[in-house]
Amino acid sequence: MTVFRSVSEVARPCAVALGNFDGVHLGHQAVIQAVLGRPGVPTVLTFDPHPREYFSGRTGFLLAPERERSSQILALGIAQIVVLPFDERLASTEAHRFVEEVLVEGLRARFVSVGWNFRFGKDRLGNTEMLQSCARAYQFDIEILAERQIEGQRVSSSAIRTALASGDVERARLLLGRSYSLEGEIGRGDQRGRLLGFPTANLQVSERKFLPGDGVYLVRAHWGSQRRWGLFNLGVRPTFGGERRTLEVHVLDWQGDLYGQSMKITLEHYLRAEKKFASVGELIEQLHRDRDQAERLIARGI
Ligand SMILES: Cc1cc2nc3c(=O)[nH]c(=O)nc-3n(C[C@H](O)[C@H](O)[C@H](O)COP(=O)(O)O)c2cc1C
Ligand SMILES: Nc1ncnc2c1ncn2[C@@H]1O[C@H](COP(=O)(O)OP(=O)(O)O)[C@@H](O)[C@H]1O
Repeated sequence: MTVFRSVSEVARPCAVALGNFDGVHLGHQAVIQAVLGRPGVPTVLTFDPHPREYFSGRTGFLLAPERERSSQILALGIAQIVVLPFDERLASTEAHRFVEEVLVEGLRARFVSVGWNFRFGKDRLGNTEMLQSCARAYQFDIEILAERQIEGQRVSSSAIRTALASGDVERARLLLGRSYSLEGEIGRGDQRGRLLGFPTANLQVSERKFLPGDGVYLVRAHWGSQRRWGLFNLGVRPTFGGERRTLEVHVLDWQGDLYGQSMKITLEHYLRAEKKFASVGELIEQLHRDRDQAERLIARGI
């Protein structure tokens, strides 16, 4: 077991990266990797739900819901993750008590890394200066990672959301350090795709997950031991008067049954906006053009 819900069973002492780390983008990766090679078990201390979900009651903005975030963190070489339930008790814990009870007594932190703008504790009164004075008092080392910029823009979860909302998957990839991905089980749709000559697997993603802008994307689809190219349509299917947003993947050059499988797709290129066609025939013609364009992009390495 490497993901814990409390500090009671963790391996100690710890070298701790502390933060929300939504998306585990390049800035987060620097904070997390700062613990590697430090004294103590490499550990990430984080929260779920995201404090913003807790306080706003809103959902649907996470770049990586909990399971996805944990696997991205473990892939960086971290030994254990402590995911504290963010609830009323935690929200009302004073910053200095959080340091004492969680970092010092709970994790026996020998080293702590945080990002330059990290805030924590009741009313978000805990900040990096306060952590620095705690480090002196409790004798742990601390590293505060400076703001990361790429091409003059701050690397941040909100900058990534803005890029994805406009279909700019290249910019999102630059800030994330990997392609944006969506994952879920394949469910049943309206059984219409196969009649169009383009069967589509309907991906059911967490309602907490941030969705990029509607449109058609070139993706890599991963399921079981398969890795294939696909066309991904995200939208309401205006040609059929749809209102509910669906996520559909047509796997290129492949046939088989996907119902019930877990699939992950990574967004590689935005092809076009979703359109309302005057007839099903025109939609089918466009689907053929989409496939041709995808094949050209794949052939030239995108
Ligand atoms: C690559 C691709 C592009 C698509 N583009 C559009 C579009 O522009 N407008 C639209 O109304 N539907 C679009 N669709 C959605 C089709 O209408 C949808 O796949 C079809 O209704 C089948 O739905 P089903 O899987 O629920 O049977 C697209 C589907 C794919 C795979
Ligand atoms: N190349 C393919 N890409 C995606 N799904 C495919 C493909 N070939 C066969 N399938 C199967 O067909 C199903 C989709 O057919 P479709 O008529 O669009 O039905 P539904 O509306 O239930 O998604 C997929 O869930 C999968 O099991």
